[in-house]
Amino acid sequence: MTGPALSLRNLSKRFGEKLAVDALSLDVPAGSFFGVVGPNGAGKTTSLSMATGLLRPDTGQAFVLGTDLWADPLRGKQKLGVLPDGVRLFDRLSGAELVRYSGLLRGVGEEDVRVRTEELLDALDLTSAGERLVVDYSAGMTKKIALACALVHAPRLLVLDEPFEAVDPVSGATIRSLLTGYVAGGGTVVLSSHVMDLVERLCDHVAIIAEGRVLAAGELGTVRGGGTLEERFVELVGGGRDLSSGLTWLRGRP
Ligand SMILES: Nc1ncnc2c1ncn2[C@@H]1O[C@H](COP(=O)(O)OP(=O)(O)OP(=O)(O)O)[C@@H](O)[C@H]1O
Repeated sequence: MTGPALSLRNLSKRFGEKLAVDALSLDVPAGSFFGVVGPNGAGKTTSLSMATGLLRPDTGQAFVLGTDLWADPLRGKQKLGVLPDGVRLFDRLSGAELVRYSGLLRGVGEEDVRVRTEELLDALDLTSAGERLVVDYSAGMTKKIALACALVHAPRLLVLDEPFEAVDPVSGATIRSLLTGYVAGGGTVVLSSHVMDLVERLCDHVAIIAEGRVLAAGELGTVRGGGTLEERFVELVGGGRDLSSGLTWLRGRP
């Protein structure tokens, strides 16, 4: 595989008056750890949803390891592991059942699914919760079981929408090490996050997105320039607002 692992071409999506994604193009090199950052409402989730077959674009194409995803969704999705935003799972299954069915649905054989499910639950510290229904999981546990479902068929491309949100620090470290090992083995990870520090530590490539467009993308060092990612982000997207003279009612009576 020499081309990009994920290639987005002129993706657009409109919700009523709101142009959420505006002719967005992006190439994610194979074998990279790629971070997508941007302010709230920038269009990250909408773009990643269109890139993974969850939301049909108004225009444009998404190529997953060379397959035009919307032209051949079955083939494209087989190569992909996805952790969607606000995960909706079949939560009346137990955690172990959910991972097992995800594997079987993606064509993994019975015995491999059994072993992988056991190993994933163990790695993500969910073994003792494996027989409990997912509906009873905490937010962080739900995120972890969804990640296990995204991994069980050993895809070569992982697209993860805010994988560290709601996850405790120990589990966060486990997920980081799992993903780093996955990339070291030749896999490609695309993740969105609001935590600049985390993106800087983990990712070797980054895209800064705002108002549905890519403002900067490429190798982390190049996008950052001489400063930190946060400085570059603020420079491109605009700084926070000065509220020193507003919201006076919040500060109590003189
Ligand atoms: N289903 C929808 N219906 C209407 N508007 C939507 C829908 N989904 C997203 N939007 C709008 O599209 C824009 C982009 O939203 P999106 O969720 O992609 O942003 P985001 O970058 O992921 O934001 P955040 O960082 O807050 O998660 C926002 O203005 C949002 O209100």
